[in-house]
Amino acid sequence: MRKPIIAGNWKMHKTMEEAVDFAEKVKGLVPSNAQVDTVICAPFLFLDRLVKEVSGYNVKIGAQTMHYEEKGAYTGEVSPAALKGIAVSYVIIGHSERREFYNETDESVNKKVLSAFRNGLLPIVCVGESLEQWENGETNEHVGSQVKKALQGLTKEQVKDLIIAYEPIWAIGTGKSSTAEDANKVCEHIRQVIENSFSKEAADSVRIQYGGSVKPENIRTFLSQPNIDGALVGGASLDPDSFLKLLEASIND
Ligand SMILES: O=C(CO)COP(=O)(O)O
Repeated sequence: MRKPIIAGNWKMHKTMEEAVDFAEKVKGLVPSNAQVDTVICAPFLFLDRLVKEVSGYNVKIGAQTMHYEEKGAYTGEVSPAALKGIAVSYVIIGHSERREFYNETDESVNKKVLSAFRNGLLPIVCVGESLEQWENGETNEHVGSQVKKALQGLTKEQVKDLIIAYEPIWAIGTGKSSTAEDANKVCEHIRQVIENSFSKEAADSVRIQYGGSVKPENIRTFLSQPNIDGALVGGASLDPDSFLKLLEASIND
């Protein structure tokens, strides 16, 4: 049985004050760690403060990207060592917005995934197809290729631990989510790709989230699917009440 994992991706939202206010409101009300893994992926600036704020509660903090080198002359970047140094637990890698606006490629995604493990961070690896690919029936081929390339060079044990987020690009921030059945089929395909590339055990253990217009009202339909183990949530993770509702729904599955 895979434990559900609900992660909020705040993207470029909130000020420090708003971030701390959110953490204060939410931390004491999240379900137990035996029931669900809870993650908040916030802008870099808030991470140190948030880690301290939620210490001792069932909330882990994640970054939204990172560089793959441990250090170096990369102006404006943040290293995995710096994230680990402030006790960040997770890092989103290869979000479609990073791929679209910041030239993230399958190659850089792979370097970052390997680097996350070298540095003791758990990657949430994002994959997903465009509307055009979806309409042309190319989803499985595209997503399968992204998964294979992202995970190249990992051990079976590492694959068991990581998180994959399947986010159809056309469903992100549009209010138009994939149907749970369609999303489940793609997640099943992802598991098959992992079984072929690694092992059946890795495919059975890896947790796959769905992302794209997930809301408290629809999250149960996704989580009730056999191959979907959680959600990566943008807009609906910003409000404390809404985030708590997502968590509650995940344990009532
Ligand atoms: O991109 C997403 C999470 O990473 C999804 O965003 P929305 O939940 O706002 O559609």
